[in-house]
Amino acid sequence: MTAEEPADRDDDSDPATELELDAVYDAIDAVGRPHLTATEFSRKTDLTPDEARAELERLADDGDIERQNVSEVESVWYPTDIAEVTDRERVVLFPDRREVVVEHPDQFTRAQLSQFARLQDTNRSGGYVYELREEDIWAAPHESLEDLLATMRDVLGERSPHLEEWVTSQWERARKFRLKTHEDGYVVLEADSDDLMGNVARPKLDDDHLRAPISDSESWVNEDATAEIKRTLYEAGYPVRDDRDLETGDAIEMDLRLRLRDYQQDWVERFTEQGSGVFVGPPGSGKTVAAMGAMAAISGETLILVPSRELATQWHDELVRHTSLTDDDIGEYHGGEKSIRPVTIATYRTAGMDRHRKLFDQRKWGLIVFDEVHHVPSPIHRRSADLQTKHRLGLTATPTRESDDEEEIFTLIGPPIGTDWGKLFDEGYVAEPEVEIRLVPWGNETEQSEYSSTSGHDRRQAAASNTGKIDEIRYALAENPAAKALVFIEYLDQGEAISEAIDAPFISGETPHARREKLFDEFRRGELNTLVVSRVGDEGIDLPDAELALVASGLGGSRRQGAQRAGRTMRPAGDARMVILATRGTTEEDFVRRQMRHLASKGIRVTETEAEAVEPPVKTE
Ligand SMILES: Nc1ncnc2c1ncn2[C@@H]1O[C@H](COP(=O)(O)OP(=O)(O)OP(=O)(O)O)[C@@H](O)[C@H]1O
Repeated sequence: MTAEEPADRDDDSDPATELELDAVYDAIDAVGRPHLTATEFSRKTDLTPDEARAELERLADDGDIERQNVSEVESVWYPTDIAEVTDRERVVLFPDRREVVVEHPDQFTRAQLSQFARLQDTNRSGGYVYELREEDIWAAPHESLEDLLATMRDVLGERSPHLEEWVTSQWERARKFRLKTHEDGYVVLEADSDDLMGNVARPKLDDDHLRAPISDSESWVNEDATAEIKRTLYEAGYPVRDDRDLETGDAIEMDLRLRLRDYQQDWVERFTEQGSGVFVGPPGSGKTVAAMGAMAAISGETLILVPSRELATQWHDELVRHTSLTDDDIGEYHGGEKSIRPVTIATYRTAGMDRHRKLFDQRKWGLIVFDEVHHVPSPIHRRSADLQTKHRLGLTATPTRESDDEEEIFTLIGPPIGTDWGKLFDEGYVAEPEVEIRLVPWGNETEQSEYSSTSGHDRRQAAASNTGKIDEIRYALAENPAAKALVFIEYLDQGEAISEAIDAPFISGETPHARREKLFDEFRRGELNTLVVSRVGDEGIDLPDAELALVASGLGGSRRQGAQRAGRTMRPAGDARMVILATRGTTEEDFVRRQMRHLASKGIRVTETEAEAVEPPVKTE
């Protein structure tokens, strides 16, 4: 050993030279400030102060950290990318509990996680707790197990053989049974093994479902019972693949006038391969256009089911705009108009009525599109059982439901296709909304004491209708003077009060249809900048360019309504923002927070602030 070599230690390195930038980050976390001194660094590590200083200097030479001389005595050091210190992402996996806890996840990580795990909770330090359930693996939108495992390893940053084994078994479980068409035309249920057919399928299904065995692992099934067979086996933990030859209906000529984006093309290919499925993507990500691509690929007569009449008209216009179909090819079937053409758009409500059965029987539909698939009401679910022989395509931005209808969607329509939200955001197809929860004080003491003295619905209404929100709305509008803004409300009195206070028209369920359309048109054209909209006015209406959504009350009873409202501001138009007002210290505050957790699980950034409107700002020109 020569004099220049480091002192002898029991390993072959000097810890000071082995220390990586990570140690600095850890020390900084421990110190609790985004910078540290060499003395602090040495205290948090086992380095001497001199070694600590030398290490910091070396890292500074490499450009990883920077020095600032704040006093004569000691410099402070901070990482070049200071943001990483405050928001450093950490992913911790608990394989036995099948849980992942992520501190400060970035949007991409959240989007990746949402493909195979479900957000269960958030903790106070900004951490997100994800859970992996069987259904999440069954429904993962990946094409192969390898793809799914690759995404998981990418997010988790490590391999867990234990977890991967479980994921593999769940993935395989979802591929144990399939329905197929026999060459003689009848439908067959095929199991992966004799054992599964003998011990799972046959005991659970009766003569109405299974006609006769063909072999130990195959049964001839009653075609009218396929939906029920799928549901029964799903509930038993075996989702069934549906690989039957599906009807394509009478042919239609239809070309697309625009080019599908790569991811849309991929969705369409996966759909035509599977024959059924649900496009899952954030609002504005081009699901409607991709569905038109699927229609062109199937080229069969198509029935499109939508939740509202407005949406039917929008579909009609979009089909004429983006495809070679003309008005003569397209029928609308709902409360206002009843014509059945090669492509027909009907509302769920009308289609669900028994007296409108002809809608299903009059033509040979090859494809049924279920728009906003989470809206499918039960009469349609029942009828969907009859539609099992056709291609089925669902569209949704919000696959998660409060109830077990999630299973119905999976079994009656098909498995989800494509949800890499992070990629869509990154590629700029969907602008990330900033969702902000603003906590608003009471407008006056009378309201507050009214809140305290009531209970149940009245209490909820008192918090929702807090007049303190009116000032906050004025403030938010003045903050964004050029933005096209929608103010959402739940209660008519509140809507009227806000409408008067900010001098903007109010659209409610009582507004005649023609006036609604007129106001929405003016808003679209930019002749009107602000609208107050009640829950009824909100459903299914396309308001493409809203840049600011102010939710004064009424996020509705379910998470998907929260997500849909947020969706209104998520158009590719650009900087979109959603501000949710909640009365501070009330149940509304907790409620809103819980609902926004769902959005957060979808990879959307949600922040919380205190109300700004102490004094409404002076509006400048
Ligand atoms: N391939 C494409 N080329 C050009 N424009 C497109 C394409 N796909 C979608 N768009 C445009 O992007 C916007 C949103 O698309 P689309 O309405 O299909 O989204 P969506 O996901 O169905 O939205 P929502 O969930 O709100 O119904 C529309 O203005 C549409 O014309």
